[in-house]
Parts: sequence; structure tokens; C-alpha cells
Amino acid sequence: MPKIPKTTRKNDDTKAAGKKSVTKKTARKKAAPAVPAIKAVPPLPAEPAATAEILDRLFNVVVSRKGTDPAISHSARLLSRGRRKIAQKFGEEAVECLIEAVAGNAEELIGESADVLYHLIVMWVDAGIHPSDVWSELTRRQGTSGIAEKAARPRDPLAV
Ligand SMILES: N=c1c2ncn([C@@H]3O[C@H](COP(=O)(O)OP(=O)(O)OP(=O)(O)O)[C@@H](O)[C@H]3O)c2ncn1[C@@H]1O[C@H](COP(=O)(O)O)[C@@H](O)[C@H]1O
Repeated sequence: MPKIPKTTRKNDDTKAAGKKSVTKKTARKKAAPAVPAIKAVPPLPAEPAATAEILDRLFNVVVSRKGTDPAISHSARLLSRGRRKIAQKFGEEAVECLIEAVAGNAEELIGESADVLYHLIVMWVDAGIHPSDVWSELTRRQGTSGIAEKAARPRDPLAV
């Protein structure tokens, strides 16, 4: 391989360096806006989180209690007492819930809300309603304002 004179090599290097810096400048100009760094996904908790998923799990537990010993299971006892009693218990819990809401007792309202949800689930089990039926209805309503929905209702011609 023929030896390249040092000066020429230097010139070539400088040229190359110059070219590089031009290329870098051009690249910097064309570069897309900076994208924020992606955060690592946190690992899932070992135990199921306290989320609304509990309602589906509670429903399955209550279904499993149907027809079992009412002396051991409150759900079995309630279901064996019939629809009227189930509805009455739900109504009582709802009233207790609203009393705490009106009184502004947040802590008590949480407990009463849990009672309402449990008794509502017992009522669904008795009525043969699956939670997914209710979730579907809520999903269907999503995005429709209650004001708009009410305004779109057909008017009763006999209403004063
Ligand atoms: N979330 C609840 C829940 N909330 C409230 N309750 C019970 O509901 C009852 C309400 O009390 P009340 O005195 O008002 O009811 P009652 O005895 O029917 O009253 P009466 O009107 O007949 O006098 C209490 O016994 C509460 O413990 C519940 N019982 C059960 N659950 C859940 O249901 C699951 C299954 O429970 P069992 O069916 O009992 O195995 C449990 O693991 C819980 O997760």
C-alpha cells in the first residue's frame, strides 16, 4: 500500500472532521422533537389491589352461597328469606348511607356505602342479574351527559 504523506493525511482528516461537523449540524437541524423518556412499568402487586374488581369477586362469593347453610352464611340467610326481605335490607342500608352523607360523616359514609354495595349484589343474585349487565349499561351511558339524555326523552303529552 503506498504511504500517504503526513500533510495530506492531516488535510484529509481536517476535511473529514469538517464534513462530520457539517453533517452533525444538518442532522441536528432535521432531528425530530425530543420524545420524553419512557418510564418502566411498575410490577403488579402480588395481592389483588383494592379496586372495583372486588364487586365481581363479591358477586361470585354470594352466588356460591346460594342454597348453603344459612346458619353459617349471612348471604345464604338473606337469600333464603326472599325478595321482599332482600329489598327491605337494601333500602335500610341505602337510608343509613344517605343519613351519613347528609350529616357529612365521610368515615361512616364509606362503611355504609360498602353495606349498600353488598346488599345490592345480594339483590342482583336474587334477581338473576350479572354485574356485567350493569357494567355494560354504565359503559353504554358513558359520554352522554345526564342533561342531554333527559332533554332527549320523549315528552308526555298529558304532562302539565
Ligand atoms: N360484605 C359483606 C357484608 N356487609 C354487611 N354484611 C352483613 O350484613 C348484616 C347486616 O346486619 P343487619 O343486622 O342489618 O342484618 P340482619 O341480620 O339481616 O338483620 P334483620 O333485619 O334480620 O334483623 C351483618 O350481619 C353484616 O355482617 C355482610 N356480610 C357479608 N359480606 C361479604 O360477603 C361474603 C360472604 O359472606 P357470608 O355469606 O356471610 O359467608 C363475606 O366474605 C363478605 O365479603
